[in-house]
Amino acid sequence: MTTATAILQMICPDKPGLVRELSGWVAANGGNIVHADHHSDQGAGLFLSRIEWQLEGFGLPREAICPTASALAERLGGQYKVNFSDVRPPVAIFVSKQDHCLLDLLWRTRTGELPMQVPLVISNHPDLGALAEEFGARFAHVPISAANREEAEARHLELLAEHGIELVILAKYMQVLTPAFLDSFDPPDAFHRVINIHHSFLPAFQGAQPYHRAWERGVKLIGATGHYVTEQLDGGPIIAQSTVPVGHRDEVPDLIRLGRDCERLALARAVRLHLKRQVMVYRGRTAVFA
Ligand SMILES: Nc1nc2c(c(=O)[nH]1)N[C@@H](CN(C=O)c1ccc(C(=O)N[C@@H](CCC(=O)O)C(=O)O)cc1)CN2
Repeated sequence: MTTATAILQMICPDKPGLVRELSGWVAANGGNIVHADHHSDQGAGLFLSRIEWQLEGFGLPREAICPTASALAERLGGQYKVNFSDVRPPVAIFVSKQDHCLLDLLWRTRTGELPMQVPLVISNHPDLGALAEEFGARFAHVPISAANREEAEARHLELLAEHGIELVILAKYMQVLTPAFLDSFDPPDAFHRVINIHHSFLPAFQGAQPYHRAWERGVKLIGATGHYVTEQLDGGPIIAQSTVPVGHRDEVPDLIRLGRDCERLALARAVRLHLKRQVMVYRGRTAVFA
């Protein structure tokens, strides 16, 4: 039976002795480190660190860990996040009409494979309400168009605040989130809070109808990309990708069918890596400490 752990993610200017400094901070408080991953980006002069230690026997109570880590981050001039392995954060799933990613995420949550809770599903169509409620989630139908985008996103933010949502997953949500929404829910820093599944092996086939264009191009591999969401459409830091071979006998419907499998896998993998605190963003890209 694994015991609960704490996870410290730190990103700061690189300098000698940071590994000793960070692991020393855990050891000084009696912590038994179970995982330690680091990466130095020479070009950016940045140091990224993920340290995980057992809470059992640790000298600081949970509520003291964040303030103490904050002081350490300040001293290093860095950004940090502290999370606990036994906490399942509340997550909202946004969806339009396609159900394959929503159903997959709700099922993986029910089986415990994804350590999260899904109290809220938001959609710009009513179609998937019954499915969401079957899994115990509140379903909010918020129609959206160019005419009411600001009002609709204000309603989104109200619902997210009401449920204390810590992560938004766009599981085939076919509306572009505005900079205002992202600035409000996911202000730009090293720790992102919105994940999207894109229906192609980025950077190939950005935009609409990727499978038709892939068929026309005659590609031999198609795929899907789980990425953090930024203002730049399809341009956010990539977390996970999945591909599948295709052949000349595969028509567009076959590519769409095979693509759905890739979308489910890439999104579930991206969400799991995020929830395990194994992803850090720097320079528009990710370090994945899997
Ligand atoms: N700020 C961002 N918002 C969203 C992103 C993103 O990368 N940044 N990804 C999309 C998902 N997506 C591709 O993966 C995507 C969805 C929708 C569109 C689009 O052009 N939508 C049209 C409306 C289409 C419709 O009504 O069916 C639009 O918004 O005007 C492009 C890409 C999710 N949001």
